[in-house]
Amino acid sequence: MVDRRNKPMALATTPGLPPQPQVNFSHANSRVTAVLPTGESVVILLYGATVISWKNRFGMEKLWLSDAAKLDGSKAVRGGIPLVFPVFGTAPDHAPTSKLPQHGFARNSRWEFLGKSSSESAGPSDTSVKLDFGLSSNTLEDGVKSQWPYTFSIIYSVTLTPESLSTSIVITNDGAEPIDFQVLMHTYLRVNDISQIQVTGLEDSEYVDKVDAAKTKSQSGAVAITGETDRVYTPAKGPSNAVAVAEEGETIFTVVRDNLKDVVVWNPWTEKAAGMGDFEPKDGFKKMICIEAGSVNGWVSLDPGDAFEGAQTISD
Ligand SMILES: O=P(O)(O)OC[C@H]1O[C@@H](O)[C@H](O)[C@@H](O)[C@@H]1O
Repeated sequence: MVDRRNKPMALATTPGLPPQPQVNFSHANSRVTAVLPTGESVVILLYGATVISWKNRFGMEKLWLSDAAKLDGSKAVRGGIPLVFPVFGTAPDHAPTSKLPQHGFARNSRWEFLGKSSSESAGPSDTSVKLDFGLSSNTLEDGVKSQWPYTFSIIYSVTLTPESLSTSIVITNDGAEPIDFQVLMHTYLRVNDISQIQVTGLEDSEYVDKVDAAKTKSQSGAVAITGETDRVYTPAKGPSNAVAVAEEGETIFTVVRDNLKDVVVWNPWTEKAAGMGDFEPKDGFKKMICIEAGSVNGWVSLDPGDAFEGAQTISD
């Protein structure tokens, strides 16, 4: 059954009582946590600036996080929203990124927390919070700098509203030579039963099928997951700019992209999940689907002084 308790309601206010509390916020133990007055919450690890939890006001988790995910900075987090930058997968033939590990270094680097800002337009019932994180060539570990010696700065913002979670990135080339990169928000969405999932919004796209010799194929109709799935929809196109995930016919997530042309759809299924030491429980693939917004086919080339901006907004 789809849990239908996921739609926001107006915050109850009682005349005569003190004003509703503001955003409840903590920055400790290498993580940042924010809870809205309406009850929605988000948790971000400084390691990778990885969003590891997004809950609705009833405490229902919206993201999938492996029970064996490493949250101590020893390995990229298996679940939540790891950030892929500056390479998607590996690119042995692309000299500037050829030395980097799978999915680059952003998800393995410690980010700086830059601060928070909250806003409300119609009172506490629509308070939102934006949390900003920074990574730059100045703060990168030396080992990484030697693998990717560019001068850059990134601001990554996580915005929680009662209705949505947005992640947005601004990448600036602060150096004197062009920078080529790929970027991806590797979002693990939590579902109840993968066999009941349909993904729409990709109907007009071609995709690279990574589990079938990287053949280019055309999508027809909705995407259903019936086995290992690893597809790069590029450019991702559909009737609207939204990718919708429906379970038993009811939309449970909508992902809207801004300046992120590609969408990766990934589910490891039985064997791949069995082979990942940090994927638990092993049948957890039935409870997740990755819908990853990014720019990963080809390279974004950023001239000195230029900045790239991209974002996704996930609504439930
Ligand atoms: O195991 P990792 O490095 O987190 O990658 C997980 C998956 O990430 C997806 O984005 C890729 O398309 C897959 O090919 C890959 O297996």
